[in-house]
Amino acid sequence: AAGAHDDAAARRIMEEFAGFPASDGGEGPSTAFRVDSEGLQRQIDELASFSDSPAPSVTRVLYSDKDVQARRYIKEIMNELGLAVREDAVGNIFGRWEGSEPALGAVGTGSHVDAIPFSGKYDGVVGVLGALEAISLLKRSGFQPKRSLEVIMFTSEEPTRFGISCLGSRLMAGIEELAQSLKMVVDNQNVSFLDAAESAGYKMGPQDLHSVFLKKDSYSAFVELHIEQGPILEKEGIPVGVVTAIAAPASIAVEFEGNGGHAGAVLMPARNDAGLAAAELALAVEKHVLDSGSIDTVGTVGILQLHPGAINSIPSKSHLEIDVRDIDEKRRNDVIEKIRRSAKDISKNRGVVLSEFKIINKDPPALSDKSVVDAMEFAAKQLNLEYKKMISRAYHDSLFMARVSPMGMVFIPCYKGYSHKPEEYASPEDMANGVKVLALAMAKLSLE
Ligand SMILES: NC(=O)N[C@@H](O)C(=O)O
Ligand SMILES: [Mn+2]
Ligand SMILES: [Mn+2]
Repeated sequence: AAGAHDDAAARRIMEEFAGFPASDGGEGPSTAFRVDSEGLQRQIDELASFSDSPAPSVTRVLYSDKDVQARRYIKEIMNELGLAVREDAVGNIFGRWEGSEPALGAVGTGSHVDAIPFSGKYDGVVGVLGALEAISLLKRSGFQPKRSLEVIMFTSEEPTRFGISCLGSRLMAGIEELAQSLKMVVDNQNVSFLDAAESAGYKMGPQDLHSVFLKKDSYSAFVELHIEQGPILEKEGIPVGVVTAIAAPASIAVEFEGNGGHAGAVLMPARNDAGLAAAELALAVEKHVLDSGSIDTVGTVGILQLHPGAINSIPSKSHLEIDVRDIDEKRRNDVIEKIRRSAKDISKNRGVVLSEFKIINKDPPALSDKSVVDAMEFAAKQLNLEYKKMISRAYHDSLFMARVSPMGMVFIPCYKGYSHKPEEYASPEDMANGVKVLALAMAKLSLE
């Protein structure tokens, strides 16, 4: 069976790392480096039960009751593992395994547990619960870290509630602009960020947002484990992805306004329909993305709302939110400018007002660091696991951790590449491989 010899290999590495034979309580040589897949799956299923939508879908929005329950659940596991647990002002949660040289930059890992509406139970969660299992695995195998190891549960990787993605990791990366905008931002129920945070137990004043900024060199390396969210690894039958770059995401909010009016009484020539303006722009997004000449450019209109939203009333206002990404930042920005021009042309041609064209975020791509890529490749080789170097088209908290630490990501296959939908799935075996690669890579980085 595949597992046996790679566990023995990993065991040898661990002994080398730990400098003494890994204790396994006498149950035979290889168990010391075996992932508790049943336990991990149980935790994933339990966490999925903290959801505002019915199983198998998961909905867990920032600072909701379900989010608070999930946070409590993660902290319990961190405490059970004997980690030193702390939270920052916005609720990024840290579980620390103190190394023999605590003053050195730590090796970080982690991901998120918030989930967009009607999504799956693996996105982000594998990178948090899998990371905790990796720590447990290292502890079970007798490893002693030199650099401390830290598991981070980032606040709000998903942009669902306040339209801001990677909110916690952006602040940790010291993005001043965000610290300012969070003082004003409200959700679609008009609840402010600070009030929402307080309702979840994170009472803070506007000045506290800066306390989330990481101190320089807090981390010597950051490695995030995540499902691929694409079909490549499964299709090619490769168990591990070594991420070399993360594509550059951008999001735009657009509003058109027209006169609206009665759907029956107002004749077509007399209309300036904000809904049709939105529809035309959505198609223009697709055209500009397709015209970029590269398969790497993607564009999505994931939110399109009409006001008043009545069948027999001409839309007087339309609101779109556009997600544009590419691994080539310039090419992405060119597409954004074309979309802006189309919005202006459409508003002129249709006699509607372009009341908003706001770039919410326009982030540069991130490159993985050689030291972290080397550690991931080392780990996969020790475990005799085939791996593929690849880019991430989804963004992750790693995109921002790359600004404050050498970064890398480990991908595992997921069913048909599904994600952001209930059919999202990763097998226990694939998760176990990911956990082992993460554990070995972190062990190696901790001793460097
Ligand atoms: N990983 C992931 O799903 N991140 C998302 O928020 C995204 O839209 O890429
Ligand atoms: Mn996601
Ligand atoms: Mn994710």
